[in-house]
This record gives sequence, C-alpha cells and structure tokens, in this order.
Amino acid sequence: MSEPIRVAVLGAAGRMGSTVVRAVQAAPDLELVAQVDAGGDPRAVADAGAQVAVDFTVPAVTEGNVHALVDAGVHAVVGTTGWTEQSLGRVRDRLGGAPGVGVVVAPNFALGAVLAMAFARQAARWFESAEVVELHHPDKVDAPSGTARHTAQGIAQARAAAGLGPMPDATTQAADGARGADVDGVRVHAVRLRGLVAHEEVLLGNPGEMLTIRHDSFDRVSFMPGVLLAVRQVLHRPGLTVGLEPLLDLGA
Ligand SMILES: NC(=O)C1=CN([C@@H]2O[C@H](COP(=O)(O)OP(=O)(O)OC[C@H]3O[C@@H](n4cnc5c(N)ncnc54)[C@H](OP(=O)(O)O)[C@@H]3O)[C@@H](O)[C@H]2O)C=CC1
Ligand SMILES: O=C(O)C1=N[C@H](C(=O)O)C[C@H](O)C1
Repeated sequence: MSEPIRVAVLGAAGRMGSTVVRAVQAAPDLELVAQVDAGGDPRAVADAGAQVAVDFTVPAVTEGNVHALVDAGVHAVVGTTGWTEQSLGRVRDRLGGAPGVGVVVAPNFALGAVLAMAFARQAARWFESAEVVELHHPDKVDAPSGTARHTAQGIAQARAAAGLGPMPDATTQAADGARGADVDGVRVHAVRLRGLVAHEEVLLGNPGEMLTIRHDSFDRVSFMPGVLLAVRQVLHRPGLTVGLEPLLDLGA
C-alpha cells in the first residue's frame, strides 16, 4: 500500500472540524498530522508536513487561511462559507504563483445536496417560478447558506441560458425580509430552528403544478464522503475547483 496522505484540519474543534478529524482518523489511506483551531498557529500545518489541509473555520478567516496554505504549497479542501466571486478570484490569482497546488471550495459536501443542486439546475428552465428555502440549526452565523446561494445561482444561470425573464411576482408591499433574499433574481428564505442540522427545499412552480426537490442532512457524517473524496482528488487537481460537481462528473 502507498504512503497515506498527510492531512491537517483547520477549525478542528468545531462541529464540522471535529467530525472531519474523526473521519480522517478512520480512513486507512489518510493520516491526521495537524489540528488547528482559533488561537492556534496555522504554521503548524506546513511544519507537520501536511499535503492537504481541510478548512471548516469561519467566513472571516477562511480566505486568509487558503492564501497561507497556497503559499506554503499545501493543497486545500474548503467547506467554510462566505466566498464571493471576488475572493475566489483572489485565490485563483494566488494559485498562479503556485503551480501544481489545488484548492477545492465547496458550499456543500453532502452527495445528496450536490445532486439536489444539479437536479434543480436541470429542472429550472422548465418552470415559471423557482424559490429556495434553506433550514439550519440556530448556531449558524451566515444567512442565506452557501448551499442556498449556490443553488440559486445555478437556477439563475439555467434560466438565463434558456432565455427566461424575471419570475412572476405582483408584490408591491412587503414587510422587511418577507420575500427573502434576492440571489441573482431567485428568492431565498432562511429558517433557523433548534433541532435542525442542514436542509434545503427548492420549489419550482408552473400553472397547476409544483416540483419540490428536498435534501436533508440529519447528521454531519453526511458531509464526510464528499470531504474525503476531495482530499484524495485535490492532489491531482491543480488550480481552483468550485463546488463538488466536477469531482462527481456532474459538470460545473
Ligand atoms: N461545505 C460543507 O459541506 C459544509 C460547510 N459548513 C460551513 O463550515 C463552516 C464551519 O461550520 P461549523 O463547523 O458548524 O462551525 P463551528 O463554529 O462549529 O466551527 C468553526 C471552528 O473554527 C474555529 N476557528 C475560528 N477562527 C479560526 C482560525 N483563525 N483558525 C482555525 N480555526 C478557527 C472556531 O473556533 P472558536 O469557536 O473558538 O472561534 C470553531 O472551532 C461554516 O462556514 C459552515 O457554513 C458546515 C457544514 C457543511
Ligand atoms: O453551517 C452549516 O451547518 C452548513 N453550512 C453550509 C452552508 O452554508 O451551505 C453547508 C450546510 O448547509 C451546513
């Protein structure tokens, strides 16, 4: 058997980070060599000889972490949310100076969630209306979720490619937030409720019918197959990959 892949985890004490630590420790082809949390020294990642670092921290620090990893020649698998076209562009630029280094940034590593997004994108051009409802635990700091943003962007791109215009909506009077957030013309609604983990519904409507695409993560173990897949593949994917779709052969 070949040498195990040396893996570090950033945000190791968090809800996701601690789950990733256990998943890496349980995988025979991976070796956990460093764990860093808030207040820890990120240089520990390179010092420990990590080949891949997994980042599940907080939106405010993740971009800086990725730049430091790229500069150190460490591949990165990033699940933290809060990425924008601008911050992704800065990572692309940084990678220009680090040939061979790979970064995978994915808003959701649950295979079912990635498939749900792909199905929503596929269905979008056939419906007049589409809205996204995401439902999460109340300890989540960002809204709408990265997954919901990615879903809405996919729907918007599919609608634009099909030549569809704005969705029907006669609302002229609404209380603040009543119609949710506008993500590229798609309305996104965020629910925060104790007991939930991570859930999403895509509602697609036509006269006389509605298609609902729903995904539920009941436990954070649901994200682990996607995280481990990315850890194994990022070594062979130089440059920036956004979303898990290309790793699952589902297109961009
Ligand atoms: N892509 C995906 O599939 C998924 C993505 N997520 C995303 O992952 C992120 C983390 O979620 P979750 O685990 O629930 O959040 P948590 O708050 O439980 O975990 C974040 C951890 O990062 C730590 N941290 C803060 N700053 C740093 C730093 N500079 N260096 C290292 N660690 C740091 C925090 O420490 P402290 O608490 O002491 O500040 C905390 O332990 C969120 O953005 C969430 O949306 C979540 C689930 C799945
Ligand atoms: O914070 C979470 O919990 C999650 N965050 C990600 C997101 O914002 O989309 C992924 C998943 O929904 C869980």
